[in-house]
Amino acid sequence: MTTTDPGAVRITDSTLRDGSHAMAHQFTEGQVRATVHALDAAGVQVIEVAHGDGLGGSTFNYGFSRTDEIRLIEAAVDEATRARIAVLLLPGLGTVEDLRHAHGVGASVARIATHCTEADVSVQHFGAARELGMETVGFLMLSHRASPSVLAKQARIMVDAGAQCVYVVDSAGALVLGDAQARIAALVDEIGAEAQVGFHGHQNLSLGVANSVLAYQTGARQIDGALCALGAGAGNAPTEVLSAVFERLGVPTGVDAQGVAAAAEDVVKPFIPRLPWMDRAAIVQGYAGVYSSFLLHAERAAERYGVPAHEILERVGAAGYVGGQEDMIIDIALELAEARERRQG
Ligand SMILES: CC[C@H](O)CC(=O)C(=O)O
Ligand SMILES: [Mn+2]
Repeated sequence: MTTTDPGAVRITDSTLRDGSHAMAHQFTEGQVRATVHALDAAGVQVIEVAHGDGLGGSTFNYGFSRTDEIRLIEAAVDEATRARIAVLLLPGLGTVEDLRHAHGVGASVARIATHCTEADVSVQHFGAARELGMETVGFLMLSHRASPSVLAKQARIMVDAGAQCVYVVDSAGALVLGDAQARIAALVDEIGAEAQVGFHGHQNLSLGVANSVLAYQTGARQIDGALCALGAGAGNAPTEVLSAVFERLGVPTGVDAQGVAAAAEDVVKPFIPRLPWMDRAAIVQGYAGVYSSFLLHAERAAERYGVPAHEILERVGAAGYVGGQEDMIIDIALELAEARERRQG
């Protein structure tokens, strides 16, 4: 694949970042090295590595990392021969200093993520990333919560600040086919002359791959996946499935689909404690538009207070919580537990 091919799609693999949610942020250096080695050998061009909530995410609220993310990024850079290592940063959680630190150990793609209506908080981070000479990608999270035209205006803010690609991020796996397509179309229309458009799908309603294909057909040229779907909620669009599907469609990706399938089966599957799946709680996330990364938080609260995780997530959806409000999941679980006690007298 040549990068100048206008029909080519670039797959970014997020196993080692979005997958961090599903692993409760417990990645080891060995797992990171083995995964990067396999993805790099298969020709995946960009591999994202960080705490699930991005640089600086290792905290009480989001969950502590087993291994310092800078060490993991450094290991990934060391292991990659061709692939570029990307990091995610949520302004307010991660700082420009964190970005400099990641760049210092070799990360070369900065993905700056904001809530879908708050792109303005990313402006200085794009500026800093460009000054560092990093490739820049904007992430509009919970994209189902903004109309296509609102989302396009937010993408414009990111591009004006220095983003070279802006993603429609279906954080809740809530976009159903045409919903994803309309948002991609609006972004292509608004920023397509200056920047690329990307799509990041989750599997809560089992549409991550279908939405990714539609996104490509509507003009997106960067698509995210994760090996074995390892990601928050029911996981991400599986990189191995995306690779196979794009190959069947004759869309150049530059990756060896068999190599990616082997990376999933032989490297990642053996270390995953629990494969992401569309269970009741995850389906509720897609249906009610709940941040996928809330799944494990809701499950822990469910276990602790004896209330069903899917009921907690329904309430979270109704309340419209966004990333950063993880601690409020506990309040909801407590309310449900108290209501149950009142009912039982
Ligand atoms: C907390 C960051 C989040 O996991 C980013 C992402 O992958 C998404 O919103 O889907
Ligand atoms: Mn995600």
